[in-house]
Amino acid sequence: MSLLKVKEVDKKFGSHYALSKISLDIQPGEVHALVGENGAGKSTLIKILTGVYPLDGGEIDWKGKRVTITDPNSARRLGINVVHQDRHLIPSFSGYENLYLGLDYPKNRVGFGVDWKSLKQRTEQLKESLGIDLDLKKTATEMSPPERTTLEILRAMMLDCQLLILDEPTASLTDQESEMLFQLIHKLTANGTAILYVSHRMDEIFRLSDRITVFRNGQLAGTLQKAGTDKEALIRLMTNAEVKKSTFQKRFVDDTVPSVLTVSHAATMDGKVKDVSLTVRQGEIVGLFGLAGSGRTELLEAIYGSRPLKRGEVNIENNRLRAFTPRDALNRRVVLIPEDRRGDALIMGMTIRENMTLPVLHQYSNGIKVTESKEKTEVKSWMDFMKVKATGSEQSVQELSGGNQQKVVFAKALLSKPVLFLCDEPTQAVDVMTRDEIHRLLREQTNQESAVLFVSSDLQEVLDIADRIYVQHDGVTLAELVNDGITPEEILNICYQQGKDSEVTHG
Ligand SMILES: Nc1ncnc2c1ncn2[C@@H]1O[C@H](COP(=O)(O)OP(=O)(O)OP(=O)(O)O)[C@@H](O)[C@H]1O
Repeated sequence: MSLLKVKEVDKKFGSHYALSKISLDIQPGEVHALVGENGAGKSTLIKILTGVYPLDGGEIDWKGKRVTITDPNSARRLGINVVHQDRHLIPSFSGYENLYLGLDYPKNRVGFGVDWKSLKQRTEQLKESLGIDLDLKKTATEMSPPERTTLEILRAMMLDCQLLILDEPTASLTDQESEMLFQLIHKLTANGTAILYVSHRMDEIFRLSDRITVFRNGQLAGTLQKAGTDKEALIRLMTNAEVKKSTFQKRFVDDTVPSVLTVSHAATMDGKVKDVSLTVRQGEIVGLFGLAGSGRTELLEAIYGSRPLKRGEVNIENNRLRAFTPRDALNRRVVLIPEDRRGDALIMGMTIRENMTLPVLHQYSNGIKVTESKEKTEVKSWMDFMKVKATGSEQSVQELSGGNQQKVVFAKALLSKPVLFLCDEPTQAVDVMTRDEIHRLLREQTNQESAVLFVSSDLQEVLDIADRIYVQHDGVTLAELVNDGITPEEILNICYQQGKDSEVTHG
């Protein structure tokens, strides 16, 4: 018997069908992948299954019985839980405290107060049955990204979860960190838990799943056995179009080409960046790779002026920047595409147009008022160019799917005609087609004499698009490599030297 059957489900926002006549079934113990372009309706289905949205048509059966999932608690009571890419943990709470949040605490013998002993026992049993080795005394902040994901999964399993929905679970994990998660998924499915795995990462989908359901524009394009399909066929089904071969050209410039960015022996006040030196020249895409905790994001923030420097120098187009702020960075046409776009790059209550033109509003103003027609035309052309799926430029960004929000962040950056793009995981949560498009756009930017410094936890992505790569570990530059035939293993070996040799080596 199927664990879950979704039958002809509809969901409407206004007159727009986010889901139309969607049907799928999930079996106990299977990994069922859900894929589709940005805006295809994946998150909407997750929200229906977890009781966030009511459905507008269709039915849901759970273990053969019709159910109505009215709110998140009723989903949890059935045994349906979700782990989202933006983690829902309280940073200063210990693993135990986070684990027990929202649980029905067992009462102690006196009848009031919590029976901590039995709670701990239950935790230990669960950890043992899933082979999880995690120190729950550490706070969420002290845990590494995969440890935090593990903690969330453990929390879901405390509630006797039978369908675990993982929404882009590896989005900010490196390949090695993702391995830990994959092992855990195997243990869960071996114990009979079903996984609905939502991801844009094709390699993972093919590695983990038994079956794959494809959504296209809110409709079911098909459910396939993994064994009978391949990546190209899947993308064809997602887009209804032929797959275009990526034609990405590397560019190797010499040191006579003017530098756009030079960082010398930079260290931040908070010690996250300890000693970083690097150069990015006109026309280059430079990759920055390091394992979690290597200070990649922090370095980009220091260059952008949002994280104070204690030592060292940052030069943009040969101008030394002292005590600068993000406003100074913007004036020098340096843009940052931050990792946390919801928190840092977009104002959720504003429209797409307002978000995109906010930093450059003066361009559309004659000093007295904003020329709306010029503003709207330009916004529309960027939205078309980036293929933002929305009802129009006046739609609020909070109503867009995650990947479409990322496209708005990109368009916003491009509008300010940057000389230096600082990109922190810019393709996180975007579909494979948009990912190629973003790579192409970055290359195009460098043709206009700008430069790109690119951080991604996906090492293959760094190798695909960077002309040169810096490897960073624990806030220190370990190596500078020309990306001409280097292998992932070589880069990982450098990372695992763990700073034993902090000399900069030239490859
Ligand atoms: N609250 C809302 N109000 C209006 N429209 C919405 C709302 N939530 C989602 N939508 C629309 O429903 C459609 C499906 O969005 P959904 O977030 O489910 O896509 P997705 O497949 O998860 O995309 P992504 O891969 O980018 O996360 C999109 O067109 C989106 O704009």
